[in-house]
Amino acid sequence: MDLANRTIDPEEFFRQRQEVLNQWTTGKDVDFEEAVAYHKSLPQSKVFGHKLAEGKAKGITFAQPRAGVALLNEHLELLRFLEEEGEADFLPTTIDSYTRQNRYAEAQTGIDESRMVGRSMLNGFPAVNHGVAACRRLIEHLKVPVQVRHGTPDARLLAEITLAGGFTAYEGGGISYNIPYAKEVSIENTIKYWQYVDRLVGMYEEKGVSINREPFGPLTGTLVPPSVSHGVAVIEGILAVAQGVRSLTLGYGQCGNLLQDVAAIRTLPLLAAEYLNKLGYSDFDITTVFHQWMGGFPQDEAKAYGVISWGAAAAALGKATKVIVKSPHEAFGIPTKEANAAGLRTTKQILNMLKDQSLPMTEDLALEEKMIMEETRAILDRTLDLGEGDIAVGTVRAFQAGVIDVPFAPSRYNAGRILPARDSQGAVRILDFGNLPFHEDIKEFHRERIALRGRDEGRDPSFQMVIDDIYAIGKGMLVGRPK
Ligand SMILES: CCC[C@H]1O[C@@H](n2cnc3c(N)ncnc32)[C@H](O)[C@@H]1O
Repeated sequence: MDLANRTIDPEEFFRQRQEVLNQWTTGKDVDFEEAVAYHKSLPQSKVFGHKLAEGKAKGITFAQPRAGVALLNEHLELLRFLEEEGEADFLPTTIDSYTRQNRYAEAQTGIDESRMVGRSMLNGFPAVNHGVAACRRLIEHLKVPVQVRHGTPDARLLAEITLAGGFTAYEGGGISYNIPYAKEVSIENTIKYWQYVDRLVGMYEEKGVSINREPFGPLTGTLVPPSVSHGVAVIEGILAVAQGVRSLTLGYGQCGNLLQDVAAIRTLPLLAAEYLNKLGYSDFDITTVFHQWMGGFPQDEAKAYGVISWGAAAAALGKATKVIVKSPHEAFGIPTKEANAAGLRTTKQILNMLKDQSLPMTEDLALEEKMIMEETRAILDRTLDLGEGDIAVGTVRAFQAGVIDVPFAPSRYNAGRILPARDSQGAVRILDFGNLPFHEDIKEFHRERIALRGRDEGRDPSFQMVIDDIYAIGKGMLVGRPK
């Protein structure tokens, strides 16, 4: 395995770069030095990492939607609406599925069809096809910083074009945009693709240009135990900082039990700093992002606003730097701009009402934090052992061994042996541990709480609980109680 967690050799990087920039015609418009100068012409107010650092210092939780449509003018109109009517603190550009699969010819067809029929025929903005100048038009006509949000295993060309185009933040990672998004792409390959992306960001940073990087925290977004998503987030953070990334936002997808979610948001930056320092890194700034519930949503819009509000409340009480906002159309698909803006305003109302409040440290909260710290350390330590100290090699081997195992992931590189289920308070526990490297007393903690739920419900813990939990929120509950 010629994989290693070390800065990519410049010769290798530039060899790859020639290949990457030739993957689509718009690659020829990328000129790194010119792009650096363009970034330096942007006001600080448009620099994502700068605003995040300010928010972290003030203890503010910012709100950011997802949004993307096929054509440039309509996408700009959408983002301006979310900025004005939605009061978005940060803006996205959600990229379409063809681009995510490097299928630029089909993205082009989608653009042509959208022009013909007068509405978006793509589920996002095809930034590679639109190119550098089009990206810059977006950045120049928006007030707040803009981030590229997608789900791309090989995101090298998309990074080259959007970063040259003035975007100052880029989501994703070699694990988090593989395991939940691909079936057949090896983890070794996607870690290498994302080492390229992070090296490119490192090159911008070395020129004094801040580009924020945000691994995709929620993974499959369905009952992912905090220690599993934290393990992946910390690993991607280490891989990014190793290539020169400095502005790092680590994420977590809401599970639904308040104490567990607050504990998750509070422990994530601590674990990241602990392992980054342990591995000898010091030049980084960590912020956090909390994703409102990523699983099935109620169709009823009033209930959907309830789920959105609960996610906003957990983000505020956990003091996350940023919360990613859902809309009341979540159960149906891509929201209208009005619904997207409404989800934002609901979130902002909760954030404003809770910004001067905090959750007291209680025994239960401390226990949740302790469990997440111990479990995540167990995963990370075993991963480092498997890699004989190299976190990249260790990650590939950890997935092979099921030491890192993400529930409900499509990737054939994921063992898929663990089974999560909620306990009676709705916290996500583990029913089947697969090969997670947890010692007995951690396993006992999970078994006990699931057994208590079984007693409350008069049924033995089983896979049925998992199924009931997957549908619960869509049916207006949190815990999937039997009929
Ligand atoms: C992590 C991806 C799933 C979430 O991402 C939203 N999503 C996807 N594509 C778009 C888009 N083009 N505009 C607004 N939201 C979008 C989905 O609704 C879901 O919540």
